[in-house]
Amino acid sequence: MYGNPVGVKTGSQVKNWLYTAKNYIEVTKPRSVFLLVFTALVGMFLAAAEYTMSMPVLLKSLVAITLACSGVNAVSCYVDRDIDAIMERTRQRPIPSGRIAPPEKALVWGLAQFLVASVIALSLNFASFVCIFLGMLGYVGIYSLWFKRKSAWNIILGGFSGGLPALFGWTSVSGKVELLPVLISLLVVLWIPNHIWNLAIFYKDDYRKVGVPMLPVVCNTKRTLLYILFTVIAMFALSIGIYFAGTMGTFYLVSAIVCGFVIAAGNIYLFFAPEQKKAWFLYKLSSPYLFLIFLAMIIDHHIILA
Ligand code: HEM
Ligand SMILES: CC(C)=CCC/C(C)=C/CC/C(C)=C/COP(=O)(O)OP(=O)(O)O
Repeated sequence: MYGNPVGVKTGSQVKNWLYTAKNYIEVTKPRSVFLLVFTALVGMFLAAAEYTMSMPVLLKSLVAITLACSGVNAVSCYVDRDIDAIMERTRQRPIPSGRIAPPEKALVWGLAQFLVASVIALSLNFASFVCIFLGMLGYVGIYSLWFKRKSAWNIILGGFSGGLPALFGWTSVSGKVELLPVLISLLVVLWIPNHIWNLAIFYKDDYRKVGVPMLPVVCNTKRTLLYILFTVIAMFALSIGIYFAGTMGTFYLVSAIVCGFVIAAGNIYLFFAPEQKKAWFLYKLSSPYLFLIFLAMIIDHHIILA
């Protein structure tokens, strides 16, 4: 009569449960999922300006892309568990720190999410299913398992998966692939080198220690910064090209010019005055850039042009 009634959790059980939940969320790399899902949401809203988007489609698409991205991230944490245990930046992650043990639990967790995402995507339309499937193939298959430990061009080859959530957003509403979503997906692909190579300049020694040939490990910082600059200029040009491709208005154009100018100026400055700390700052600036330019697309389409 005085014991703990069946089904009623004690304080420490609740604490344990929250701790486990926190670890299983952490292994999905939530910050990257947030940005990826946001690009998908923008894809959906851009398509909604031309096609009908019902509330069930919006909700199903959001659930599918969130589960797909978090699932593939958990699988990648499983694949990379050996090097994550050695790198300073990653050794506290749930698998290497032993908070998820055995590591296969993270693999099952990731695959289960991906499976549910695939079923939901298939119920939307075939093109959306293909986007999610290619996302897994590109990130885990081509990037993590194949090229990450072999080639300095790993992120270019694997990076295409980073653009797929935006394309998924569009296809989930329209059912087909068209020029505008392909261009905004390419914008994400061209953004990746400035996101990751600047970070890799900062963590060069970490990557070298585990034999991952990120570009700054295999060639000098100046040359890496030159390649980053090329991709940033291409990304800037593409962001303007998206305006000329047709449906964006002046608000988008001005935002693309201002944001593009800031990120290009930062990378030009870094090229002429290379320093690891500044590269870290530009890595940190990369996510707000992508967020703001995608936000400008929605504002342009649904608030200003509406
Ligand atoms: C091949 C492609 C990519 C690679 C190699 C890559 C790599 C990384 C790495 C190493 C980190 C640091 C993680 C940490 O905190 O330990 C990171 C953080 C992050 N990534 Fe990526 N990433 C890629 C693509 C993307 C894409 C496509 C997005 C979203 C559109 C994205 C969004 C983020 C965000 C939001 C963070 C956290 C940023 C912060 O802490 O300020 N990444 N990424
Ligand atoms: C449609 C679909 C499912 C697309 C997948 C998109 C996706 C999840 C891209 C992930 C990009 C990413 C965060 C890479 C981390 O690289 P890393 O493994 O080198 O990072 P790390 O060193 O921090 O582990």
